[in-house]
Amino acid sequence: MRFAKGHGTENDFVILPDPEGELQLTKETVRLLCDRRAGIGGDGILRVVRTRALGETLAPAARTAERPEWFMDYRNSDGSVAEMCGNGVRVFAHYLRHAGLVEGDRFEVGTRDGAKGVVVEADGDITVDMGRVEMQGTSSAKLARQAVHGSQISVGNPHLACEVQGPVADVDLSEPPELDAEAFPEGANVEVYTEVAPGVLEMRVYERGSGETRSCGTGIVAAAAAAAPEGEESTWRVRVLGGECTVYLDASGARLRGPATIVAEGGTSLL
Ligand SMILES: N[C@@H](CCC[C@H](N)C(=O)O)C(=O)O
Repeated sequence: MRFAKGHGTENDFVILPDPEGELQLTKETVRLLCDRRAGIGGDGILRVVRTRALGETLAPAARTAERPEWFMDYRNSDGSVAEMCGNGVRVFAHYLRHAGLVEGDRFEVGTRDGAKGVVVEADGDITVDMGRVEMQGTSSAKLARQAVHGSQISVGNPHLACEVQGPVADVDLSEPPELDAEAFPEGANVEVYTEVAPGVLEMRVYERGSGETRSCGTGIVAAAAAAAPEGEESTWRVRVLGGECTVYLDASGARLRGPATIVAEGGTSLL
């Protein structure tokens, strides 16, 4: 089975080209592929499948009238399914062009959270129209050594974005956050951020289904939305362990701009 490996600000993915939807991807297989010692290694999997090959197995939200040709079937490294992955869409879009599966620098990618428009910028960065960001009030969580409070936000997938005092490097993210199960029945990704200059955030993230990662695109959008004054257009640079992305917020939602890289291609006997 052929695969590629890519990352967006070091949020890394195993990419599996499966145009006709023939692959039976079990939780165990996903875990093995993402294992950094016994497998290829990654924070998640991006299965590249033709939308028409998925038929009615798609979540209703992904069954848009105008279906994009390609669907990003995203899985976390623990084998769970997530609605959206912001860095994943950029890497997926880059892969489609790299593999000659799309032409042009504007197209759409299907996700469980619906179709996402992408633009390939002149410098190779990719901008994703992330759509609506839903502010859902506030909630709290317990990290290994501290209680945090923040904004409950949906970017297609669930987030708790918490502003912290002091450097984010000091926050202990070694254990899964304890969340309010009523607020987050499906779990959540937890971001800690601090504004280090006007319009500039530093952020770390503990991802649902993957643990601490070096970047999370939907988390970057959630942190920017939490930091932004409500109802105003704003632009945010968000620094994460693996690099930096830019978020543009306006009344229609959020756009996320950042890099995407393919680092390897090969064959695996794990499938
Ligand atoms: N890394 C992703 C988010 C992946 C899904 C997330 N772990 C979840 O379960 O919701 C991103 O770049 O957005």
